Amino acid sequence: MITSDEIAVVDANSEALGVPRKQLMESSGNAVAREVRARTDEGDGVALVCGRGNNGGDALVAARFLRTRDVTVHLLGRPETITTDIARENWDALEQTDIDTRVVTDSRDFDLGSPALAVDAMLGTGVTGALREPEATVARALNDADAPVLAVDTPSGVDTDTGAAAGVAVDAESVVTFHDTKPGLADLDADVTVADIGIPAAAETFVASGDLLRLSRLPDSHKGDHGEVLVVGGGPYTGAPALAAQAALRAGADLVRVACPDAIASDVQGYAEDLIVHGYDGTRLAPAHVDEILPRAREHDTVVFGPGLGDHDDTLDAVGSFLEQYDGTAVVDADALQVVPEVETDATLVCTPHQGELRAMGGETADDPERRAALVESFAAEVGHTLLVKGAEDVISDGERTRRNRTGNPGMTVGGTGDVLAGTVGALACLLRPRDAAAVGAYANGRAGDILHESHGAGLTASDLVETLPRAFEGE
Ligand SMILES: NC(=O)C1=CN([C@@H]2O[C@H](COP(=O)(O)OP(=O)(O)OC[C@H]3O[C@@H](n4cnc5c(N)ncnc54)[C@H](O)[C@@H]3O)[C@@H](O)[C@H]2O)[C@@H](O)CC1
Ligand SMILES: [K+]
Repeated sequence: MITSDEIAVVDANSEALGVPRKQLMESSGNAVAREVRARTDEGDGVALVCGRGNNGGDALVAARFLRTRDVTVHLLGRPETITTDIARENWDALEQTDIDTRVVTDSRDFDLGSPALAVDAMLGTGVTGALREPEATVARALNDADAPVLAVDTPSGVDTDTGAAAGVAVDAESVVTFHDTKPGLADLDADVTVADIGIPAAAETFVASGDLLRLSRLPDSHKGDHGEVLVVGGGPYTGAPALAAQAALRAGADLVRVACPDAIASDVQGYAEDLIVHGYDGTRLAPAHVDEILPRAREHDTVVFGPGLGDHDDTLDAVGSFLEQYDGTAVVDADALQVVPEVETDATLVCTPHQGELRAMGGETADDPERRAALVESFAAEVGHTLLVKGAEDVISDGERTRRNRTGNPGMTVGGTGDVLAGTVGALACLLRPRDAAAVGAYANGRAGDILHESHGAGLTASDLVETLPRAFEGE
């Protein structure tokens, strides 16, 4: 099961791995042709009704694999209005063949003829809103025709995420969809075939530049939509909360506040004037502070809990008491992590342990990457929270989906990088669901480290990482 947002990520990661979209389209088209041959006999008439996007492109490819059928291609719109280069290139290739192609600019010109099979390749995952013209009229013509309809990826007009149609939709007898079934196809009374199109498993397993699309595909947000983060940290250490806070700002949060002991408040403020620091009395977090911190936490989208808190018994009691009462989203890092498995909480947590902290939480690790991923997935399911287990290869899992991140390098074992990661994930968790915030955070953090490795070698510092984060979000 894959949603249209995930498809965009997987497509882009496939491209980044060296299997470009045009190659995927060739595989899709080949799969369409295979399903057409299975439903027709030699010499049968087949009408390929093509839209101007990649859905149409799939059928433009299929036409080249149907030499034993009597193929007619109907392009809905002038060739120069084809919206993607790979579809356009396939149209141009088709024009060099002897395949019968027709350009339909006005729906009244559309004549399906009497094919043995009609292929609906007007619209796929790119549909927005109710079908416009000429697609709407052609959809009705397909529905009225005697010929059975095979839909490419989804019946045109049907939203692959919901199965709903904003207006008229093609009523296809069968659907050939690609790579994985789609949520919206389950309830259609069509028979659905899932065709493998050669997307490498790595495109889903490994977090890569395609995952950055998760940020750019968010509904366009204006100021104040990028989230407000509260960092609850500091005590024995002062740099950690400041690093986490600055990372959250660099990762796109609009406002970041720090709640820390009075004793270090001016130090933390000293790290960066654009942090808003609230001191509570004393030198470390204690249960008495929880009633003061809870309301402040609830005013923020995400809390980053843990950087530099230390592991004094009072502090760990305070962490437990906070988590028992907090029901928002929190990134939990460092010493606070050990409390998580013991506490009943309604909070949505992203835990960011390194391997040692994972073991201290009760999890297991392994050297073999596949085994390690499986162990993290089962532990995430057991604790009921998203885990980002840091390592040479990070493992991210919410107990359902598990990803691995390969960015980063040994230069990043320098102190403070964990605080930077926690702050980064905190900012992203304002916008993305926990497992995606953790995946994109791990990717961007490691990519910042890789960018710095080129310039600084092993001499990078956590502060360099914070400064480099914006570049890491720009992708390859
Ligand atoms: N990873 C995958 O799933 C792959 C997907 N491929 C194909 O790519 C398709 C998605 O292609 P695109 O993103 O180009 O989108 P589509 O081809 O689904 O539709 C985009 C076109 O339809 C037009 N359009 C959108 N809404 C409309 C409406 N309501 N009425 C009339 N026209 C409308 C747009 O202006 C654009 O021209 C998939 O459905 C699939 O068939 C394959 O090519 C290869 C890989
Ligand atoms: K379609």
